Amino acid sequence: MADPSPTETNGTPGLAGAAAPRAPAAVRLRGVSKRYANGTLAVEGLDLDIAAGSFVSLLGPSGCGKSTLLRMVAGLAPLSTGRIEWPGATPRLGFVFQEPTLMPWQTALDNVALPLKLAGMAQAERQRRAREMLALVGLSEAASSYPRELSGGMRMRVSIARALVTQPDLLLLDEPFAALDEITRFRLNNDLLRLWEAHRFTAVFVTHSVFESVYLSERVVVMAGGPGRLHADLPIPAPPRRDEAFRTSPSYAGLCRAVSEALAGAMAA
Ligand SMILES: Nc1ncnc2c1ncn2[C@@H]1O[C@H](COP(=O)(O)OP(=O)(O)OP(=O)(O)O)[C@@H](O)[C@H]1O
Repeated sequence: MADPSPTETNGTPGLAGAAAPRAPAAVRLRGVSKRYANGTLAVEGLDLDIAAGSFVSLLGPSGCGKSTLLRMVAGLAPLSTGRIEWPGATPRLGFVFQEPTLMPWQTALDNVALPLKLAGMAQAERQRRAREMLALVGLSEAASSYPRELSGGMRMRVSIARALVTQPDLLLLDEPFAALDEITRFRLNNDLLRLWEAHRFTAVFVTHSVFESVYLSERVVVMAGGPGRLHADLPIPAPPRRDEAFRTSPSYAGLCRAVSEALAGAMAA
């Protein structure tokens, strides 16, 4: 059985760095805390390095601050204390929400092209790029369909294409597949992995699912709540190509067991 050699941090500042990745960090969080206006302390004193080009999952019980953390990295929520550093050039960010949040009155093509339109790109070029992205997510045929004409999985594909059309260096995904059936979810997991292999953006993926986190990631960061903090940092040694053979392998089962145990620890913490 593969041994992921988890680094239990138990929320102790400093120990989180023990599993720090060797590649240069795309983003570095230092002493990050978030207290909402109503007094809720959602995240406290969090240190985390995310290696450039890596695929990292944030896993933890409901309410432990995963979305808050992701929104702070995206600049959508201000920090209360601490800092977020970008050691390289400031990256282009892409964000995929749990809901596809498409414009209902626009076609799939126009939804994907929207960020380019907002950036002031000429129509012919933005449509060309949007078509290319739709092809990458397997939706060429649906370019002129409206969101209401698409299935939940197709809508999520459009949403991913829209996030990738600006060629982000850092893709933040907040439980993007939580509302989908398992077959669609597995398919989109594979689509996302193929896109990541092709483009090597840094991916930070928030999920509740141990199985999904192990399937997708090179590293699973387990958070505990009350207030949100790091609990464990687990490398996921897996074959370079993750596919159905990996999903049904004993090593996958072993890794899932180790991550489940860390999650149970986080819930008890
Ligand atoms: N805008 C807000 N105002 C006040 N409190 C908030 C706000 N957003 C989140 N919280 C609180 O902050 C804590 C962390 O919430 P957050 O959504 O980040 O957790 P989460 O781990 O992503 O949860 P889930 O997995 O259920 O989506 C929770 O206690 C939540 O109630």
